[in-house]
Amino acid sequence: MFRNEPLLELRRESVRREALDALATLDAKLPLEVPMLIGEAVVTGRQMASVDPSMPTRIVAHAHEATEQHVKDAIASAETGHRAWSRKPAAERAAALSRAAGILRNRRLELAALAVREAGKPWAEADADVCEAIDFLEYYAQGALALGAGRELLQLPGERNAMRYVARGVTGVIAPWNFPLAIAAGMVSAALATGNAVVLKPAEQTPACAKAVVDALHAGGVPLDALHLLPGGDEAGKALVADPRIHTIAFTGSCAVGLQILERAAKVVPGQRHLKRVIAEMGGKNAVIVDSDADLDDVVPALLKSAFAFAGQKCSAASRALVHQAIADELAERMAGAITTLRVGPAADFGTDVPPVIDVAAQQKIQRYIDSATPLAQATTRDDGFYVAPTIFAGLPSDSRVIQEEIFGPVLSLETVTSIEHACDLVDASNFALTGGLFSRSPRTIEYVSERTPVGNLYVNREITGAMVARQPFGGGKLSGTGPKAGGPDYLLQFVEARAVTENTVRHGLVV
Ligand SMILES: NC(=O)c1ccc[n+]([C@@H]2O[C@H](COP(=O)([O-])OP(=O)(O)OC[C@H]3O[C@@H](n4cnc5c(N)ncnc54)[C@H](O)[C@@H]3O)[C@@H](O)[C@H]2O)c1
Ligand SMILES: N[C@@H](CCC=O)C(=O)O
Repeated sequence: MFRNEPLLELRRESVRREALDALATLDAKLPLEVPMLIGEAVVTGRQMASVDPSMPTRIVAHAHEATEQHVKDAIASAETGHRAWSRKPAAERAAALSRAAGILRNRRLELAALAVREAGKPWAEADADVCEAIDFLEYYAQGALALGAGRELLQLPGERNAMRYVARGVTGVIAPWNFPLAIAAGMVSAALATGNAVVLKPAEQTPACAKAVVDALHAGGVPLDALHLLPGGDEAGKALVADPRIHTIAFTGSCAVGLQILERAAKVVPGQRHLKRVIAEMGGKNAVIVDSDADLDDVVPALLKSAFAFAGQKCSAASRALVHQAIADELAERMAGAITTLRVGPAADFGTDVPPVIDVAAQQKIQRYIDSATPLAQATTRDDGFYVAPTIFAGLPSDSRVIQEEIFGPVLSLETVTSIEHACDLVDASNFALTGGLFSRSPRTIEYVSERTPVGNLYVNREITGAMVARQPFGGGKLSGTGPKAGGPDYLLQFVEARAVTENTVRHGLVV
């Protein structure tokens, strides 16, 4: 039976010591070198550096950047690899994924340290990233076994019906930097579990984390020609999407890029004899509705965590609070006080509440949003990394860019609503439908909001981030994505073709 990987108890002194030892061991090896993996390690003259957002002078890795030709080479190798990998029994593929999960488990502090350095994730977030990567590997391994056995169909006398699921073909995986281990591991392992060969293009900010995942899968028994790694940016991403030999594209990232991919992948080019399937998990603009009867002692910490943990760099993060007018002033006052207690600091410090954002481009973009209006309150920030001051706005017009666009930083807007219906109308008006929250003690309100809100993941009386594999299948609708629900029972269906085989079992008038 599937169980989530338990998180580390980071309050214990001994665990902290081990974590810092792992970080020191990693630091002694920096900068790492990340080659392309196309059946073998391939290096080029073109390199990209990933840096520590908490100390940008620290280079974490030099990655060898893929050109269009490398993308072509990797897909050619994957086509060969696909033939053998797709024919392996589901149990053999599942065993390889499970062994890879074991490798990640054995290396979990080392991997968490890498996410601390390369993605600027505080320890608890980095550890959760490793655990989620392990969960995806184990969960999809088990799911692929079940899928390999087919599904129940109606059987009538004289007819035998079977439903089989077969791998689609080479899968291009394009991953973001914010869950550099888990999301890459999730998309890659789902494709592999169902028999597809994979070409992974990780985010340019976190190639070393991606390589750690790929190394574990290779060491677990995934053949080199069934899984390829192509560090690179949008040039490699575009080439991967456009190639006629790609059957499935699993993308997680921004809405703007996801829409481009959906459009490009829809074009059938000469020589292409299949339709590409795009799995796109994109951004959010997530609102927490706070009813007049909500317990503000619960609301304040949950909002702080949902909006400011990992500097708001989660697609699930809260960026709007829609607060009933009866308690709007009181909540604004409490949030304005609470935000000043947040400690902005380096990801590796155990006391850090809000780390830096990923890079200078993100820092500048978020700052432009902050500068566009007058904050209600801000936390103190610092300037020795890519830091942004956690910021709360209140009373902005609901059509303002701060309210409508995904900022992907530590920014929360409080909006006053006259009723729960009004709050739901505002949620409906958003282009996004990823996560949402509700604080209420009224069963009728909980039922009403659950029924009315279009989001993919609604959380009641708790924080709105941290979906767990197998417990909160994750992903949304509208412009937040195609809704495959990562970590849920239906996700693997995206990576297979379904075939129904019907046999007539009547011979000479007799049922055989
Ligand atoms: N819905 C989800 O599950 C989920 C999870 C994590 C992140 N996100 C979203 O991801 C975004 C943050 O991640 P990001 O900054 O890495 O996103 P991004 O869209 O900038 O990049 C994602 C990936 O796409 C690649 N890419 C960029 N341009 C491309 C193109 N034209 N063609 C093909 N590939 C291209 C990038 O190199 C990267 O690997 C946020 O919008 C966040 O909400 C969504
Ligand atoms: N699955 C993660 C969010 C992934 C996007 O960034 C969560 O539920 O917090």
